[in-house]
Amino acid sequence: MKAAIQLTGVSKVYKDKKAVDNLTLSIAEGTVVALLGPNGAGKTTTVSMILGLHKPTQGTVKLLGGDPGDVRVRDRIGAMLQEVSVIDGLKVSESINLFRSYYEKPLPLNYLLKVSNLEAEKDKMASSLSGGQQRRLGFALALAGDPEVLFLDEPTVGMDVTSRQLFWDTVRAMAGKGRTIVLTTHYLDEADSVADRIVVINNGKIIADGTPGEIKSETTGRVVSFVAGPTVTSDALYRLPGVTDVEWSGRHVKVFSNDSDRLIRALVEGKFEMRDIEIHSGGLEDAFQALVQQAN
Ligand SMILES: Nc1ncnc2c1ncn2[C@@H]1O[C@H](COP(=O)(O)OP(=O)(O)OP(=O)(O)O)[C@@H](O)[C@H]1O
Repeated sequence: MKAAIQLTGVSKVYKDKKAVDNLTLSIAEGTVVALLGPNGAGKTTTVSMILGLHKPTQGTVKLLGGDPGDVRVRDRIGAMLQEVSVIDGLKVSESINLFRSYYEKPLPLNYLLKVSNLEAEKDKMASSLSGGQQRRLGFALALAGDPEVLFLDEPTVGMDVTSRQLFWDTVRAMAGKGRTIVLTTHYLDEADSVADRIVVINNGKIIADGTPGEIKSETTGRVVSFVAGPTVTSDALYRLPGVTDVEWSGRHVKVFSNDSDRLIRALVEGKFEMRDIEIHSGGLEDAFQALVQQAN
């Protein structure tokens, strides 16, 4: 399959901080890829370099076979970035029409208003929209040119439930038309339900890459949680087999381990005071935690 995006040995250094570290990544046309990673992992920097907004310190980036800065390439992409800058003095529909005018074959205004759930706001000044509404406007603007490749950086932050559902339905419809979609998100359940492929980034490097199913199965059964009695301490838990992390919420504790079978035996044999024991079988959230813990 043809690559819509190809990064080869890409690094980005800001002063003394290596935000992206020798990243090689190929994204096939027509796939929906979610970039996941903790704050500061390098997701936004990676997306900025693919879009040609930042130059890599090292390595090469190809977007639709060309240079991301090339106008002919830019005409075929759409991006919804974290900060949506609305144009002062324009109404919502005027803003969308302005963007539509940049492209040869724009999507219809009514369709863009509908999928961004902005029909009722179309005559309002763009600058008067709420934060969530401005993000939806950003989505409409990103879609205006009916892009072949769509970038969505933390797209649903601040969106209400209805807008969020409509948003993902539209993204799925775009994917159904064979468009390539790259998104970053902190909502792992969203990545799980919409992405064909998940790439986990930590400290500027890829630490996992696969389908949501593969990512989850790699780490299945890694979290044992229970309500701990007063004698249970983090130190004691960390001494148990394969434990990589211990997270407390009141007396409820989540123990991350890469060998949950031995962990459970050790908890029982060690007579740890526990009740409401649960073994989580590989939710993406837990898989993600375990992966990041292992990598650090
Ligand atoms: N313009 C900049 N100047 C200096 N350092 C920067 C700059 N932009 C990003 N960084 C640093 O590079 C690292 C990666 O940042 P980046 O924004 O790419 O992470 P992220 O994965 O998108 O994080 P988040 O989930 O918080 O959005 C961070 O340590 C950040 O502080």
